[in-house]
Amino acid sequence: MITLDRLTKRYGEKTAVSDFSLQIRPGRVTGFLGPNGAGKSTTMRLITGLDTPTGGRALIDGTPYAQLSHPLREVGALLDARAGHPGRSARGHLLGMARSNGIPAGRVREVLETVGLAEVAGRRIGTFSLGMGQRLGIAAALLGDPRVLLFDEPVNGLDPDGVRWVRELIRSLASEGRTVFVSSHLMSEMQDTADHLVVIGRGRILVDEPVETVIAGSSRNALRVRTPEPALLRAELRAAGLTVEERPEAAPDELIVLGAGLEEVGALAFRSGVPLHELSLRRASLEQAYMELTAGSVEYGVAAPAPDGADDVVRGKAGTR
Ligand SMILES: Nc1ncnc2c1ncn2[C@@H]1O[C@H](COP(=O)(O)OP(=O)(O)OP(=O)(O)O)[C@@H](O)[C@H]1O
Repeated sequence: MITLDRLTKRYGEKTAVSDFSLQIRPGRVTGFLGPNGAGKSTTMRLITGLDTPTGGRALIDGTPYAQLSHPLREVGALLDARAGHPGRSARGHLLGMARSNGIPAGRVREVLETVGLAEVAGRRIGTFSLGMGQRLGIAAALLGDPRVLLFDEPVNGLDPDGVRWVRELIRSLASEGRTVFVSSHLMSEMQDTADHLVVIGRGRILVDEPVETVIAGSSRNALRVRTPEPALLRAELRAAGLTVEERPEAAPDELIVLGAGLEEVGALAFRSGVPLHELSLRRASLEQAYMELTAGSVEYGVAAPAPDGADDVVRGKAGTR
């Protein structure tokens, strides 16, 4: 478990992390999301003792990183894939780390095999591609068989096979009961990988909830209804106070209803004597939910349309939050 207790980091006037209190629990993948400059890397550096907090503390299973006697056996972290000396071999790099933490040398071969680098173990790190460097960083994180793992943008530079491999690895580490904390800007990847999400913006925690709850809170969750009597049903839905979205691309027999449950619309159609040809849920994507959550927190951005029509609805109006 990772515990953040009023964790704060200021760089001069800039507050990168403001009073973070949360627990990142074992046995699940916790995704860490936020716009550029939100404070994700700073938080991970504070957890792994690479930076000192201005206030508060970060604890690994109750102990600050700096007080761990063999840190690599307690916490594995992929923070910067280019961390190794370019003149060293992959094997040499990992052997050095193993020695300094009392990890048997045989473990180096094991992790190189796990990440698919066994055949290039003798090659200099400086010749590695971005994806190979990423795999080496993951090998380093796994080296001490730690209970707590942090991955900052782990799929950066990986091909689709590599992305899938990382997703499966991360999920299996969590299913073994480890604490797994992962940052990424790839929303679809997070939706497939994470169980729980922490979303931050401008150094503040915006959300600390299960992925399902975050998606359920999006105003983009909608119902698709098809009926031979669209005008009659539209009038009945509006009379009941529900929002029926006007979409130019909608089929003539199709209605999109926001902020209502399947049962509610089904019952209303039944009472009104309107036949239905379809009544289905159109779930929002994590990307849509995320865009709504962080709309006011983007620091380094340009005005851009939100994905898939997320800008054609009054934000939050029909949401459940
Ligand atoms: N060493 C530093 N000195 C001064 N300011 C810093 C330092 N490190 C980070 N910051 C500032 O703190 C804020 C948070 O940065 P951080 O790198 O943690 O964000 P991030 O969420 O990881 O961003 P990204 O998604 O772009 O990686 C930014 O405004 C950044 O400029």
